[in-house]
Amino acid sequence: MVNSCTGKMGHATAEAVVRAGLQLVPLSFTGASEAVAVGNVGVAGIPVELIAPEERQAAMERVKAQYPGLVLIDFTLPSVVNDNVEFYAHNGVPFVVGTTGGDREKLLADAQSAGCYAVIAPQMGKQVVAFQAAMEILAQNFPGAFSGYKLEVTESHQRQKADTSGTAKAIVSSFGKLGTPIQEADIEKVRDAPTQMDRMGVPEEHLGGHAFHTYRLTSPDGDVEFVFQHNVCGRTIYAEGTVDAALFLAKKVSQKSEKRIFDMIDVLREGSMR
Ligand SMILES: NC(=O)C1=CN([C@@H]2O[C@H](COP(=O)(O)OP(=O)(O)OC[C@H]3O[C@@H](n4cnc5c(N)ncnc54)[C@H](OP(=O)(O)O)[C@@H]3O)[C@@H](O)[C@H]2O)C=CC1
Ligand SMILES: O=C(O)C1=N[C@H](C(=O)O)C[C@H](O)C1
Repeated sequence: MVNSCTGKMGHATAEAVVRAGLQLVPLSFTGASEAVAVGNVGVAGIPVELIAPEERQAAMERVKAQYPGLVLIDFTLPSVVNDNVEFYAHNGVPFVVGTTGGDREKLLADAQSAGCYAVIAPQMGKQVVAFQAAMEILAQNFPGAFSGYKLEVTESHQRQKADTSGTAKAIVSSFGKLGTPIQEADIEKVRDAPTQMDRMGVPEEHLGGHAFHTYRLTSPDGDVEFVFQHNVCGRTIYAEGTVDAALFLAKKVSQKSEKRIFDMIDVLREGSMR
């Protein structure tokens, strides 16, 4: 079940669920505005009923009864992700959260204290997850290797993205261990089209859906520079990775795994990404 199929990521993920030959639950929680305005949304020809927040408990009971192998997927908004996770946890359902932002500590604590199975990660794209893992391995093995260097981070996303990239925040945390700590506020957020096209090289057709990240490390004397970059156009890479996460989680539930909370590095490590 994908919440919310009205959003850009939710819709792309629901399509990937269908492409993978899985059963898409034809219901989707959404924000009040969409549910009032539209009764359903089409996903690969399947009409998916939109459920407003005040209807979601009744709908959840229906879904739990009808779909025993249920895995929920959340791509909503930073402003509602904590409330959604509390709700999933309260209902004891396994869930994948790709939504960024919100209070991450609380989100994790709520999932943990309810004993839920969950995959929670700001980045679902296999190769970007591998890069994220590589930076963390570097940090664990060579702490302080870049001490004294200056770190500059720039991320560009579609204009509507309100929060700072969750991926950039995760990778900045590894850079901190490598000796170049910076704050979230130091991450440059680019959201305007001229800068995105002229400076970042975002193709015009992807202004509405892209994620370009650059991490630049410069030595104190300016003689040495490292630049790491991952530039993604569109949403397929995340949608496919999310399906991998849902399948991984279903397996963990059926195995009655003792470990219940996972991130995408766990999914990648187990060889569960196609
Ligand atoms: N982990 C990853 O790999 C990736 C994560 N993301 C993250 O996913 C999130 C969504 O991004 P995107 O799809 O671009 O955003 P959109 O704005 O396109 O979609 C957000 C959706 O959430 C819906 N919504 C709002 N309130 C609720 C609610 N209470 N319950 C259920 N649904 C609700 C909105 O519906 P309405 O219009 O009615 O308000 C809207 O359809 C962001 O946090 C983004 O950073 C994005 C890409 C990859
Ligand atoms: O909102 C997006 O689009 C994305 N959000 C995630 C993030 O904040 O890191 C992943 C990717 O950057 C796309």
